[in-house]
Amino acid sequence: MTYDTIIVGGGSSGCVTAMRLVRDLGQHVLMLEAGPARMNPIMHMPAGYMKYLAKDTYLTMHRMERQPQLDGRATIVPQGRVLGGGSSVNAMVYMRGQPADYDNWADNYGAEGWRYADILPHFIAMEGNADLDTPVHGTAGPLKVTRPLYTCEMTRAFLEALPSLGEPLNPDFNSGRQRGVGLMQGTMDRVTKRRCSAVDAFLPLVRGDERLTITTEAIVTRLVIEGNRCTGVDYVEGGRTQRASAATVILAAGTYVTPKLLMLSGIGPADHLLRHGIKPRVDLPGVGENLQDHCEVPVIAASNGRYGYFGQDKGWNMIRNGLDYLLRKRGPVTTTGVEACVFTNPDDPQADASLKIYCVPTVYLDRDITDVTACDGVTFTTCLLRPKSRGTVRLHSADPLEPPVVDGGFLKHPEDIRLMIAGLRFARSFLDTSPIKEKISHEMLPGADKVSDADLHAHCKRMVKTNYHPVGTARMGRDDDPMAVLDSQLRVRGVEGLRVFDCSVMPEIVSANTNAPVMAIAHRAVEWLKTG
Ligand SMILES: Cc1cc2nc3c(=O)[nH]c(=O)nc-3n(C[C@H](O)[C@H](O)[C@H](O)COP(=O)(O)OP(=O)(O)OC[C@H]3O[C@@H](n4cnc5c(N)ncnc54)[C@H](O)[C@@H]3O)c2cc1C
Repeated sequence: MTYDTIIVGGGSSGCVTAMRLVRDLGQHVLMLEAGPARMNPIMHMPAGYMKYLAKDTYLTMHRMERQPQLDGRATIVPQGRVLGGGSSVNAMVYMRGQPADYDNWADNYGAEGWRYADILPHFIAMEGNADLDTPVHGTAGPLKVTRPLYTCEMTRAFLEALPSLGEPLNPDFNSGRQRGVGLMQGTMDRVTKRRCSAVDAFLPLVRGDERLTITTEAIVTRLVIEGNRCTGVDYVEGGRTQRASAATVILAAGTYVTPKLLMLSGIGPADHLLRHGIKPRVDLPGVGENLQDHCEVPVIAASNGRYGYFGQDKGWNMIRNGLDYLLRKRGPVTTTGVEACVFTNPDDPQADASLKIYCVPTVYLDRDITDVTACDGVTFTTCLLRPKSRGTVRLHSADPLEPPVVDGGFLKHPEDIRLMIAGLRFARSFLDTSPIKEKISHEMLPGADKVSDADLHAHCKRMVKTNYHPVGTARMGRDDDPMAVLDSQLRVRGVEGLRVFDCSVMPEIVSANTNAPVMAIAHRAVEWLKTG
């Protein structure tokens, strides 16, 4: 069968795109997703994803190159691999970013149609906010958003402490002004107390519609290109290679896989393709370049009592909390465990934020850090909002089933190191501020004796990790920009009938967690398919 559109990847951007194409444009759509359709019921519980962050059940762990600037360390690189993609496995933070993020795309990359004023209506149209009913919020949309359904004592201490350090309370980080401290909104259903992934939000709107075919556990291996037109894809399902055809193919496989599929299909830097024996069809040097991510580094302290979530998922605590959730829909299982943050700028108290510091009320580290003993405590993790470092995604080989090679590039740029160290110093000052101070037993990391720039830089190299927001590897840009892979309407240059709608389209990373922005991008980009 020939479809109007094939969507490669059923993640955050894929699900919203599928819904819009079928419901609003009346198209016949095939969405191919590598992961399974169903998740363990625990993943629908707000706290459930934490259990699965340490496993590979619903994650693809990509391959990171050893990073010379991190003394050879290779940090971990996860991506959601299940229907809903990142939106099914993530921490559910609902954040849009700063208006300047989007205006920058238009002003500095010629991305017409991507100003904040252009994308704001799409955030609003998707949003079903249970708490905030202001002109910049939607209350009737399918994507359920709510403030945290539970807060622990450490979170409340954080909210009380930060104003005395000059950070005002901000009741709505999505109002257009991020500065200050506050609770983060989340993509959760306030009534059912369940995760609201892109699957939960958008697919019910087209449930039972015969025009939408979703095939899961189907791995797309390459694009079919005839002349200068993309006419379909090859994919492997149940060990068999199959071909599907369509007038348009939309790549929504995420920042690591979308450039891989382009390169496997002969679209990318010609010299790199030739090295892997792939005949270049379109020499697009920007494919796989410009990788950006919000990297983060923690300050960790042990507490003198139980104010957070350490041990709440074990033994009797787990049984009590589980029953509280199942029987009364309340308690710690209704939280993601990350309830509050501060957006700050250590260089200018009046300027837009350059850092986000999360309050994680437990000892929180990536799975590659194994020499720190978890205990009751708190992690203040400092995250660069607009890193200057760049990385790449490259082919490991011409075998489509091999993962790509990711060079994350974290902290390559000296300015990123300077800003991260300034953020660590600010985060450390929280430990001396009431009422956090009274709850702290001692600083664990970097350690109270680690005070010089050199000490803190060494700590960064050992601890820096992803905040899980990779973007930029097939970015849009103006016609005369040789590194632009896409035009402003997200069409791949030099190939007819091929578009990209996922996080890889962003020219620069937004100052926000990327789930809501990428869904708004896809929601907005469908508009251009109306006109062809
Ligand atoms: C652990 C984690 C926590 C996060 N926390 C947050 C958060 O709290 N808030 C927030 O806003 N953002 C968060 N993010 C980031 C956010 O979820 C992602 O930016 C977003 O989901 C990316 O959407 P996407 O459509 O670009 O790609 P994805 O959602 O990754 O979708 C791509 C899909 O394509 C599929 N796929 C890949 N290769 C193929 C192939 N060859 N063939 C077919 N299908 C394929 C994948 O399985 C996946 O389902 C988190 C991400 C992770 C991984």
